[in-house]
Amino acid sequence: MTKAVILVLDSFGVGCAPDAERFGDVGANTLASIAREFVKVKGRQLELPHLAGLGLIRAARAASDQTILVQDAAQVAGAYGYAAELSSGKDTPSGHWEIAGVPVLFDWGYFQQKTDSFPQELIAKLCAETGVPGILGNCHASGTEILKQLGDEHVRTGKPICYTSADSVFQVAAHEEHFGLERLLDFCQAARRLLDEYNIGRVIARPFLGAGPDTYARTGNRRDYSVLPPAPTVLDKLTEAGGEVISIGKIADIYAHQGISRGLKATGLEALIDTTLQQMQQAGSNSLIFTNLVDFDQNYGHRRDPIGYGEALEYFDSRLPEVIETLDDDTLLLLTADHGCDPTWPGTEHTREFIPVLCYRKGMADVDLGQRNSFADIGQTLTDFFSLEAMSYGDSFFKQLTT
Ligand SMILES: O=P(O)(O)O[C@H]1O[C@H](CO)[C@@H](O)[C@H]1O
Ligand SMILES: [Mn+2]
Ligand SMILES: [Mn+2]
Repeated sequence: MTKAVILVLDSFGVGCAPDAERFGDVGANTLASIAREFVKVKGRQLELPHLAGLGLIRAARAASDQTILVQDAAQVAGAYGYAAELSSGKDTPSGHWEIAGVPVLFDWGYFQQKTDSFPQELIAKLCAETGVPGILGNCHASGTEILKQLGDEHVRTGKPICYTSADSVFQVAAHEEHFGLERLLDFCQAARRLLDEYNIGRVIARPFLGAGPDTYARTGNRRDYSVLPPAPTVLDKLTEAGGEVISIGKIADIYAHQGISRGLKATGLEALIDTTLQQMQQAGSNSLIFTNLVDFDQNYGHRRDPIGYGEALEYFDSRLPEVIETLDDDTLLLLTADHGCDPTWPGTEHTREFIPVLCYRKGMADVDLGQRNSFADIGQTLTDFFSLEAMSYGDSFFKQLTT
């Protein structure tokens, strides 16, 4: 049974990358910062015994000089390392595509102005095409804060809330009942078509519910409209070779549904892990189960909530034995991330960091994979694992898993 499972802990960085200066992120370290805040606020250390057992703490200590206040495991079983990013941006699609062997070496378009962020011409075309009476926002914003500021006006006027960030994104928040979910998705698809010429990576629909600023909350009906990856990814290669790629969470959206055989949605860490376990039991040979755990990033990293992030990590760690027990003898488990999002860093953006690369197969001894120069090493390793044609980027560490 040749099966692989990838769990992307969205935004779980382990120390600033060699090129962090370019992003103003020197000193960022998602894991170390969470662990430090945990001791400060809760008076005890962050406990991640099962992740440590796969080599997380060893990888993180090698990736950064910062102290990581988490107990290491006495013994490690698995291959562990950390990887730098080749892609020009620190966004989610770049990170995911690079994991799948396709780094983004060109520059995305960005809306750099903090206010009046979108060109008038674009707004005019979007309003004309969709029939909305105008837009609100038109600025850089945190997606939860802007609901408090503009949610009421949106409900009153029917104007969608459009905002962006340091990422190549155009985000649209609208009330599921007052504006309508389908209408929001149609609006985002119109925006997607118009934004291709601006080279914007993603349009994100951010539906919300609630009766006022204190109760407005985003729902699980988020949708991401991504451009196509710039080249075929390892997902395309696997499906073309007759294999199956099962997406759980936002993976399918991130790859613009390219190379995906089946897509399953679930909301929240618990449901995403439950769905992953079910699929691990059902999937046949030559399949890849690929899950994105978005809560780390969306609910804690961007919200600058280190305690919430740490508690979510502890919850994930407590479910890890189930994941390991569900592995067949030949199944390869990979745990990694797509960028950092240090919840103690100024602002609300991602941080340019090394990602952890943890790889486990039943019966494995400990293997130090060291520093990897690209996330694409994961994709290249998968081409070896599934006997596919090699990708153009990445050094496979497959041999180190089998010795
Ligand atoms: O503040 P929210 O809406 O969560 O937005 C965040 O989510 C986007 C996608 O990761 C990022 O570009 C960042 O702006
Ligand atoms: Mn991400
Ligand atoms: Mn994010």
